[in-house]
Amino acid sequence: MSLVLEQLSLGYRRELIVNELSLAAGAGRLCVLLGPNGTGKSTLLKGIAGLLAPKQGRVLLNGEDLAGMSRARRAGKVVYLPQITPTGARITVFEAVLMALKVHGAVRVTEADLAAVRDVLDELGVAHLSARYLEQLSGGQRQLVAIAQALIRKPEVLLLDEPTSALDLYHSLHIMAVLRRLTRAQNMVTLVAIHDLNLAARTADDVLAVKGGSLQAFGPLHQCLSPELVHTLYGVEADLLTGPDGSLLVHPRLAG
Ligand SMILES: Nc1ncnc2c1ncn2[C@@H]1O[C@H](COP(=O)(O)OP(=O)(O)OP(=O)(O)O)[C@@H](O)[C@H]1O
Repeated sequence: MSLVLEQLSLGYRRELIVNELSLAAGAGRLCVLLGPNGTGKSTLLKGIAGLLAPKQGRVLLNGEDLAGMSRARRAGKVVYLPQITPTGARITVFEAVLMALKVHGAVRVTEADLAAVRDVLDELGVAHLSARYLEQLSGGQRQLVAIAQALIRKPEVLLLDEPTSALDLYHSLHIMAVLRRLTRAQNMVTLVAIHDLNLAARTADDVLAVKGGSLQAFGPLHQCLSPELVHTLYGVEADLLTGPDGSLLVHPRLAG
C-alpha cells in the first residue's frame, strides 16, 4: 500500500492553499497532521480524498492517480471523516454504521455485516448506544459513531479531521490507540489532523507538519517533533520533555 503526493497544489478559486506538496506516506503507520488554524490541513485531506480537484500535481494510490478513479471505486479505498459530522437523520446508531458499511456494497445485509457493526461499536465503547437515535447523542458520542462509520469501511487510506475534538481524555486516548492498532493490523495509511500536541506525541508514528501551504516536516515523530517545529508552526516557545513511559511531552512556556 502506498500513498504518494506529487507536487500537489490545492486551493479555492484563485487562492492557493496547499503549494506543491510532495511526499510518500507509509502504510501501517499512524501519521498526525499538524499545523496552525486555517493553514490548509482540511484542504489537504479533502484533496487526498478526491473531494477537491488538484490545481496541480497528483495523488497516487498504489501508483494509480485518484483523479482517474470512479467515485465508487475511490470511496471503497479512501475514507474521509470531516471535522464537522452531520447530525443525521432519524436513524439509530446501529443503522447508521450499517449504512456506512453498505453505502457502496451489495444491498443485502448478511449476518457477517451485522457482526461487523456489533464489533466496531463494541471496540469504540458505544455498543450500549446501538438503539439510540443519532439526534439523541451527545457531541462526543456522535463523534465516536462517526469514527465507527469510517472504520467499518476498512479503507486503504483513512483520513480523519480532528476526530477527538469532542472527546474526553479517556475516549481521546482510546480512539487514538484503536486507530494505531487498526492502522497496523489493516496496513492502512492513516492521516489524522489534530491540535492536541500531547495526544499526537503519545500516539503517532509519523508527523506531517504544514504551514502557509508548504511542508514544514514529514517523518518519524521522534525525528520531527521539536521545540523548533512547535515554534515554527504556532509561534509558541515550548520544551520537549520525556514522560516516565518514554513518550514525548510538549510543555509550552507561558508568555510574560
Ligand atoms: N470552501 C472554501 N472556500 C474558500 N476558502 C476556503 C474554503 N474552505 C477553507 N477555505 C480557506 O482555506 C484556508 C485553509 O482552510 P482549512 O480548513 O484547510 O484549514 P485548517 O488547517 O484545516 O484549519 P483549522 O485548524 O482551523 O481547522 C483558510 O484560509 C480557509 O478560510
